[in-house]
Amino acid sequence: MTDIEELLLSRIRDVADYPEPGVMFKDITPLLADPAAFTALTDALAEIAGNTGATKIVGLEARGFILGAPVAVRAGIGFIPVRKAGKLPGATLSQTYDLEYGSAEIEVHAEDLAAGDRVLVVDDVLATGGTAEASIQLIRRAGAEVAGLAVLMELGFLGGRARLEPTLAGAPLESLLTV
Ligand SMILES: O=P(O)(O)OC[C@H]1O[C@H](OP(=O)(O)OP(=O)(O)O)[C@H](O)[C@@H]1O
Ligand SMILES: Nc1ncnc2[nH]cnc12
Repeated sequence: MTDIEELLLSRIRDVADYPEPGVMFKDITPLLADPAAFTALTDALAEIAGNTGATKIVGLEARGFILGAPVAVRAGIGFIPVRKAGKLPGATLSQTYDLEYGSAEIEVHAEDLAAGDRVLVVDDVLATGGTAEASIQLIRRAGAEVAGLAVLMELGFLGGRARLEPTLAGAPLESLLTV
């Protein structure tokens, strides 16, 4: 394990049985409170953005906003929020999906993405892959290209990577940590 991986892992707190019994919740708030760790994470994700040739970052509400926004600034490209349904005022595209603990619907402003955009999706945790899959579908429906998916942490035992393989269609899935 590299020094950066060790630093990041040491700042993620395991919370058993949250938000429901049987779930081991990965809490990133200690990492966000540590400027050295948050900076290292931002730099690592911005490097991925550069390597993929992304022209826009999509962040997934809510924790994907916290990570994706500084990455976009660091990479010098725009940030597009994908929000839970009912929060965006303009014309939206929407997509329903299931996650580890329930189901949800996400939306993006249709005008924020268009043909010619190369989009890197940024989030904190890849679990079942349902959220990421729905966001990729939204990006493609808006006419844009998916440059890849970058996450802080992948929960390998939930099979998100295998689920996303056909959806990603060759676009890279980069996770800084796998547990
Ligand atoms: O791979 P999946 O099974 O889809 O799960 C991963 C998603 O779940 C969490 O978000 P959550 O919906 O809990 O929202 P939050 O960021 O607002 O806490 C996490 O931040 C990812 O977006
Ligand atoms: N176990 C988990 N910890 C943090 N975020 C999650 N999103 C889905 N599953 C999660």
